[in-house]
Amino acid sequence: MIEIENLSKAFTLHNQGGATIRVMEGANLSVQKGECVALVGASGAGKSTLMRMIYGNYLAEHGSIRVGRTVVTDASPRDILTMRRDVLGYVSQFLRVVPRVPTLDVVAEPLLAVGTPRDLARDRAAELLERLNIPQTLWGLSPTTFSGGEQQRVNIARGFTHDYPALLLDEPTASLDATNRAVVLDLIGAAKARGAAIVGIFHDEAARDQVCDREIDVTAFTPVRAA
Ligand SMILES: Nc1ncnc2c1ncn2[C@@H]1O[C@H](COP(=O)(O)OP(=O)(O)OP(=O)(O)O)[C@@H](O)[C@H]1O
Repeated sequence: MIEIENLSKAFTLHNQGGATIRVMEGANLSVQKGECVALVGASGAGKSTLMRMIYGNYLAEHGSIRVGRTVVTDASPRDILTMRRDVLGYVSQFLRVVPRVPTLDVVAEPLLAVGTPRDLARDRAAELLERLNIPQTLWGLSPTTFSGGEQQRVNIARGFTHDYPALLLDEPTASLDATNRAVVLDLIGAAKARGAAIVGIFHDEAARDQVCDREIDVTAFTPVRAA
């Protein structure tokens, strides 16, 4: 479902004399349907960079990334948006929303985007918010003023409303209490069971062991730096 071949990446810092930082070379990764792969490796090894490249946020220097039928490394911006709507969900660590949109609509939005009738989308959103213990009194409010943990749970609910065939998860259990952490691990397990291909960063080792089938150490793709 997700195929990465011989991927490399360098950042050019235009505002710092055009310095170039090589962060990845010869990265390969294949994630099948129903499989969860954890990206591991030291801080700065390139885990987030790889996730952002899969999502089409960062351009590749060489190599290819395919998600379903989309060749991300060759896709037009329009094709990337279609992929993000239909195929690839991304639960980032931080919630970014349009101000003043009520939480229930924030969570229902990915389903509305794929043509789900409003009532059904809102029912599914409500079900997830309830499972993630967001009090019903908050559903009509914008999540911008919510606590860090509440915002993270809204983000997770939003990432799991539509049954994306593939998912990127960036620290999905980071600031959660034990009860909500267990709910999130159940959601991940259920997504795998319905065939989602998942790539995640989990500093929570126990969570990683519970839901991930294997680990990929991205340090193996870090270019050897000249001394
Ligand atoms: N937008 C950017 N511009 C320049 N350099 C960047 C950019 N994003 C990441 N880097 C560099 O790429 C390298 C990899 O960073 P990345 O955030 O992918 O690491 P990570 O493995 O996710 O680290 P952590 O576990 O600390 O989050 C770092 O050296 C970082 O400085």
